[in-house]
Amino acid sequence: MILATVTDEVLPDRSEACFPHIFETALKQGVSTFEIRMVEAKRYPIVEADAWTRMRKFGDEYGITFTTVSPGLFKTGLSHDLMPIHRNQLASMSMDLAETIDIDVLVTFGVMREATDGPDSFAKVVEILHETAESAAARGFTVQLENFPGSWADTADNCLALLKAVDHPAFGYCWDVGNLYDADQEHFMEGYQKLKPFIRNVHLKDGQYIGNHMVWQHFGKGKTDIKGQIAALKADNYKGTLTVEAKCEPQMDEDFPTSLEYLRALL
Ligand SMILES: O=C1C[C@@H](O)[C@H](O)[C@@H](O)C1=O
Repeated sequence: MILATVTDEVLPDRSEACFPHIFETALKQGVSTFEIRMVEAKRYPIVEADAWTRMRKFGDEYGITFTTVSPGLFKTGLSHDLMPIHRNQLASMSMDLAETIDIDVLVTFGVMREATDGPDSFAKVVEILHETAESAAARGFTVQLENFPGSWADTADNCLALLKAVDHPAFGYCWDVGNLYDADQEHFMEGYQKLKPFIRNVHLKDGQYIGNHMVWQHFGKGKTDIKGQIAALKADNYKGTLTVEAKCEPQMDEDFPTSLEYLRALL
């Protein structure tokens, strides 16, 4: 497994000075592979040019490998004003910028559900995701569907239905048990058995329901069974990325080292 993290999951700092601290902190924990989400204070790819330059400069200096981009693609609904922009611009802009840094993996969400959705909505979502996979594949990219509560890819069964319906070799799955648990509070194992042939990336975060919302916690403190997830991935000889999302709310400097200490003992 390749230990990885996300640009905004290491430290709460989003200032111009953040990248040296982020990269040093990650390297101290043995992590040099990154997914790009926030670039200082803005989400990829609509970022400040100078922030992008700084991320690249310090990335080179610290020997960081950027493997994946996460633009929040299709974190919008079918009838939303932003949908044509996501469909016609955000996906291609995300790949344009990724190519400049030799990244060929694009994370997408599965389109947010809306009150106006109807019987033909599933087919529309499949069409959008298939079209995205097709245009990505033509450029040498692969696409990873990340599950997210409130989207068409919310529970394990709904993710499976989408992955099977899109049915494209460039379209795989980013398994995020934290988000699955947030959606249905089920133990991961049953869903994992069905989804594992599609898993290309794993997002690791821990937490539990307190009151009526999910509270993100240090690894080992929540109910997503990080220990069991690692054991299952090891048993299946998973060799892909294990992307640490250590951020709690509010995000603190100690979140990343504390969760990494727990995780490293399991690897
Ligand atoms: O926008 C996002 C929301 C998070 O819950 C998710 O895990 C993350 O990967 C993301 O990009």
